[in-house]
Amino acid sequence: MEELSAAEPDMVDTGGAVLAEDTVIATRALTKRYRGGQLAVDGLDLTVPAGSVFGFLGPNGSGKTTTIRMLMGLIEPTSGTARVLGQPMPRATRAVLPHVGALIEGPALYGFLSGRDNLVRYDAADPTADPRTRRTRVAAALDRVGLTAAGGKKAKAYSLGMKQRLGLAAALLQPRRLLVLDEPTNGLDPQGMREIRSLVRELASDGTTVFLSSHLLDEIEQVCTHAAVMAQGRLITQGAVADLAAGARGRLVVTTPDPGDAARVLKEQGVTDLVVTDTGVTAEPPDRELAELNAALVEAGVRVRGFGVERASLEDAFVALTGEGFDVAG
Ligand SMILES: Nc1ncnc2c1ncn2[C@@H]1O[C@H](COP(=O)(O)OP(=O)(O)OP(=O)(O)O)[C@@H](O)[C@H]1O
Repeated sequence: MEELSAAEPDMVDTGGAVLAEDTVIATRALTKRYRGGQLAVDGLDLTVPAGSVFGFLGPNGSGKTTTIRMLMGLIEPTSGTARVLGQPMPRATRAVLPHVGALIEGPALYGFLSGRDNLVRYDAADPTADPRTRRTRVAAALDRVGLTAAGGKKAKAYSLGMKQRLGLAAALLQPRRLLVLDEPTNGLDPQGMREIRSLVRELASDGTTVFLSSHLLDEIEQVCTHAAVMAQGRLITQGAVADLAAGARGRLVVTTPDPGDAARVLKEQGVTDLVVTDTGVTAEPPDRELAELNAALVEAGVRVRGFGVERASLEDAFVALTGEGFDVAG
């Protein structure tokens, strides 16, 4: 970390902006335009608090991987700045990366080597790793990701989930202040997803900041304390997951065996954004007494089995902010 100035004991100077010491990633107007002209990341201001499990959420192509590559010093931004662990990237890449465990685009593994020997190779490639304690480190990393029993198996015999866990073990050979995981559950079956998610929670519980990208809203809601939402290279919103969801209004949900009639009555009552489902109707909650609406439905002969406003989800927040559905295809 940089020297702290005496005047601002909790702050480091970020060149214009003042950055709290407990911010692990901070970008200012970070922008990447690829050579072909594609504007992949557009003026991104990202703030990742220390100790958070930070979800970087966006549909495919929204600029997540490009941002991560800039944060890791793998590519140069076109303009703007990125600081990781208080240091400018890519300038301080060599000083910063030893404190960062990264799993980007799947781990590179030797299929013919055992999981354990793959980790030995990773560890041996780290000039700061003491060879005398290598076996202990590798065993601890395998243990951490639940691969001790499978450690002697060839990596090519591993399931995709096991390969991801082995990649995480490689990222955990050294103590890290930050873990960066690009779509860590991509391609995994539900069981594999559950394993990786619970592992992420566990890793975060000892205070490591985890920055993970995902195109899955429910994943972010299940795992993350904070999130940033990207669309088409731009930041839509960021903050604590609970606050983001609270910022969006929930949905009016009417459960009824007469959804068509219910929709008609609600429309007559001025309710908007009606969606007819198998079990009833959902809509934008109107700014008026809900009991009156319920009464209007009952008076019209609609058999109302349930009536209320459901808590907003992160998905509602996304839809409210972008005016678009969240496309999870791909
Ligand atoms: N090397 C490259 N050269 C030119 N354009 C690129 C390059 N890499 C990505 N892009 C484009 O930049 C945009 C953002 O891509 P990026 O991979 O950062 O998005 P993403 O949110 O990570 O999506 P995905 O989950 O599909 O990787 C896309 O339109 C993509 O086609």
